[in-house]
Amino acid sequence: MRNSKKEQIDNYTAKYSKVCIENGNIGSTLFDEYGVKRGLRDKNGEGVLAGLTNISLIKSQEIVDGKRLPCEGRLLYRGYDIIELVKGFEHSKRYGFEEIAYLLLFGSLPDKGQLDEFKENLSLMCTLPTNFTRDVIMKASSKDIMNSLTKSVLALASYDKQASDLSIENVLRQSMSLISVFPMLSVYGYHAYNHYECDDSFYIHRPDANLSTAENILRMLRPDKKYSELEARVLDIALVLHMEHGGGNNSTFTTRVVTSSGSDTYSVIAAALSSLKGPKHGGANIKVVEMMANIKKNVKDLDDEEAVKDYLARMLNKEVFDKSGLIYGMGHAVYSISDPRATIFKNFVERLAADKKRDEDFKLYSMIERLAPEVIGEKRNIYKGVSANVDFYSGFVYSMLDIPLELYTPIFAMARIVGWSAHRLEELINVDKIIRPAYKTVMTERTYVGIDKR
Ligand SMILES: CC(=O)SCCNC(=O)CCNC(=O)[C@H](O)C(C)(C)COP(=O)(O)OP(=O)(O)OC[C@H]1O[C@@H](n2cnc3c(N)ncnc32)[C@H](O)[C@@H]1OP(=O)(O)O
Ligand SMILES: O=C([O-])CC(=O)C(=O)O
Repeated sequence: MRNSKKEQIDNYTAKYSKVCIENGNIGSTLFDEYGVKRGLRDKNGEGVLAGLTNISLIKSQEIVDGKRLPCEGRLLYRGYDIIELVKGFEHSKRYGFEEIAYLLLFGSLPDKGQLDEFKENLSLMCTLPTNFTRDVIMKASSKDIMNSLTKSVLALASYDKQASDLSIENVLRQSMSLISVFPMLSVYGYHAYNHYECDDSFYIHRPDANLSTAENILRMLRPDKKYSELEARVLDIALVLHMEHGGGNNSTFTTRVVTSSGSDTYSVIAAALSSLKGPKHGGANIKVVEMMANIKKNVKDLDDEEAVKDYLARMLNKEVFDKSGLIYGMGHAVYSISDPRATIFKNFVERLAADKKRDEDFKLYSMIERLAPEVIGEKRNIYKGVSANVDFYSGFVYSMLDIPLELYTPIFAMARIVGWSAHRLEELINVDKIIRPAYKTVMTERTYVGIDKR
């Protein structure tokens, strides 16, 4: 675009953004007056009840002596505590992603035969249409791999003759197929970006049907296809921890909402991806790592707790870093005292950091984890407590696995697609009603005025 054109458009949008804000503003007292729960949540984190689910349970409060009190967070998949599930496959040195995907999709833990059959079918589906990599993934490559992934998912619909068939059998086939190809779509999307935008070599490694999802991600990513067992196991646990989080989280609720309109699997999952990439949701894992780099660059003495605290306070005042006023990786819509996934992660992170000689970084993460809730507590209205969430340590883990920043949120998506699929199936099986909440109208009616009289 010529400079003068760009300037004209910039001036117009600068001027009219002020008009949007002025005319779009709804007095903040009205929300309380009409009892509108912002974010569809009470101040204690309890959500407005929007549905029923049998897929997972998130616990952040308990009743003690008749009083509802915040408690350590718990997460159960299909009735099993996430801590027990991780221990179960970790102790017997199995990869967990496929087993837990079976649990979430079908509602019970698989026996060995069922697991093998499930894995075999996922492998059969781990293939892209002819020339898809060339015709879709490599075209208009972008640093934003979430957008690239969304584009690929929507494009896959044109190769599926039954794209809009909503039978459970067909939706299950589409869901398993997307679970299977998400790593390929994301990693190849990254390679295309790395080649065309960063001038690096381009290579495509095919997944190996005998390997787990975590191993295949690393195999496809690395030029020499090599990875250590520790690396693959840590990534596998990260995937399991990100797979599912109830019906109300932003991307799963999006899945439910779009499913309820009768839309097809590809469109529903594209919408869920668009939600997940937001920095207040799954996109936080990229932001955490950028934020930590920013702190390291700008705080001279990282052993000086007061200086770190002061910088965090400036972040909350929108003076530094991305000026959003957020400390990323902290806080959660539901959890208060702790997010169990952050706690599990921390144990692995400490070991991995020692192994990768990143103890100094680990020290800084631990310090921020301790200081940030204090600083947020001083500057914001805290009703239920703020603590580190799942994404506080995940980006740090991926950086220690030499996974490029651009793939952090797509890795979240490779895991959460399982939860979205389970919720889409649950919505289709149980609810045949379009989701349509109400918005209280606060406008006043006006008399139309012709253009020459305005
Ligand atoms: C996988 C996931 O999606 S996990 C979440 C990942 N997101 C992040 O890490 C981004 C940073 N965190 C946040 O933005 C928020 O904590 C959210 C969006 C996750 C939850 O926000 P809320 O539901 O508003 O949480 P909560 O009700 O506990 O917040 C209480 C107050 O603390 C503020 N707060 C909460 N977390 C943060 C934070 N990390 N940084 C700054 N302020 C925060 C809220 O804005 C709110 O302030 P206000 O009422 O004065 O406006
Ligand atoms: O539940 C939420 O609001 C956010 C989410 O998806 C998660 O924590 O995994």
